[in-house]
Amino acid sequence: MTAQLIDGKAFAAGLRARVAQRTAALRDAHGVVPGLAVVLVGEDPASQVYVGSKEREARAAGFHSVVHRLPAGTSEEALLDLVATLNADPLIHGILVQLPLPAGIDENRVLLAIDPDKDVDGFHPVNVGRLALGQPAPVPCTPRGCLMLLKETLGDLTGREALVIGRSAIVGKPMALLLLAANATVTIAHSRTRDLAEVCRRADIVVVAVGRPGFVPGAWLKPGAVVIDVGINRLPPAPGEAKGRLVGDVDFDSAFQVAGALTPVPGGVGPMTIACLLDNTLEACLAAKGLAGAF
Ligand SMILES: NC(=O)C1=CN([C@@H]2O[C@H](COP(=O)(O)OP(=O)(O)OC[C@H]3O[C@@H](n4cnc5c(N)ncnc54)[C@H](OP(=O)(O)O)[C@@H]3O)[C@@H](O)[C@H]2O)C=CC1
Ligand SMILES: Nc1nc(=O)c2c([nH]1)NC[C@@H]1CN(c3ccc(C(=O)N[C@@H](CCC(=O)O)C(=O)O)cc3)C=[N+]21
Repeated sequence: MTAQLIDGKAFAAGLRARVAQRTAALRDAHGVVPGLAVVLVGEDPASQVYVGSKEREARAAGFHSVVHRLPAGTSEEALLDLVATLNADPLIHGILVQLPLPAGIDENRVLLAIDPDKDVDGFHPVNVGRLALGQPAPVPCTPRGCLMLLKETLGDLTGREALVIGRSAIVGKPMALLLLAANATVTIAHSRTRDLAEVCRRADIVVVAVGRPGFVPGAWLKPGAVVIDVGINRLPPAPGEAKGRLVGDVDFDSAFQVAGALTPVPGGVGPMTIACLLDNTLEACLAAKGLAGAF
């Protein structure tokens, strides 16, 4: 038996279609259009790709979408000024500052400057705190997308042994909090974890966010485990290729033989991240207009 493929691309398309429908209903009833501003500092080629697809999909959902591309040498003050302008802009309901920022810009200071009500990434410390306390908050897009795929695949997660590999503020930590809130029994592994293969063997659910191509082999997995591969790694181009292939943090071929279900890369978590960003932006817009729950 090989693994079921978890089709994040199809699930994300459905989520985007629902956002587009709700957006059209909101516009028709109230003349309100959700506005998303994405800020990209520097020319990181991978970030350019994500920003391009965010803008395209926001427009396709019927949003007002603006991208601010700033040169790599932009000062922290100039970036903070732009954030302040976006905070004050009544047509903008969601602000996303693409990470990582160039060296020399204090990421924490920038995240702290974003109005928590417009923080559609869920990275502002106030929203991180709300998530940790179990209070309503915008949930970081990537872990939120992973949780949706897990619930779609497994239904109720109560009592399941879940392992999150990686403890970053944008993926690993919020992922663990969401799994905990869903009543899973959660382990967080990182670069200092001893005998990761042994820890992995116990898990019914494995979410991998490490940033190393093919890091988790099938041999580490419990047979039947549900595996969510967050990694986005570009391999060096093979001879004759213009650019290298995208691969995840899971060794797909060996994991496919052992796992019960598995997300592919591309076409797994990545599209869910963008769909959740649109949903978070629509929710932020509804909340700003006092219409939460109405659409
Ligand atoms: N699909 C999507 O939408 C998204 C994909 N990504 C991708 O997900 C991956 C992870 O991203 P991100 O969380 O930002 O990465 P970070 O580099 O911030 O974090 C990586 C984590 O992996 C851990 N780690 C590194 N080496 C090992 C090891 N040998 N054994 C166990 N743990 C290890 C680190 O541990 P320690 O803390 O001890 O250093 C750290 O906690 C990347 O490939 C990124 O491109 C990211 C965001 C969105
Ligand atoms: N403030 C901030 N918020 C983020 O959410 C954020 C960020 N910074 N910095 C970078 C990471 C990475 N990220 C991805 C989004 C979509 C895909 C995606 O759509 N991937 C496609 C393939 C895309 C391709 O072909 O290159 C897929 O996996 O199928 C991937 C990665 C969001 N991030």
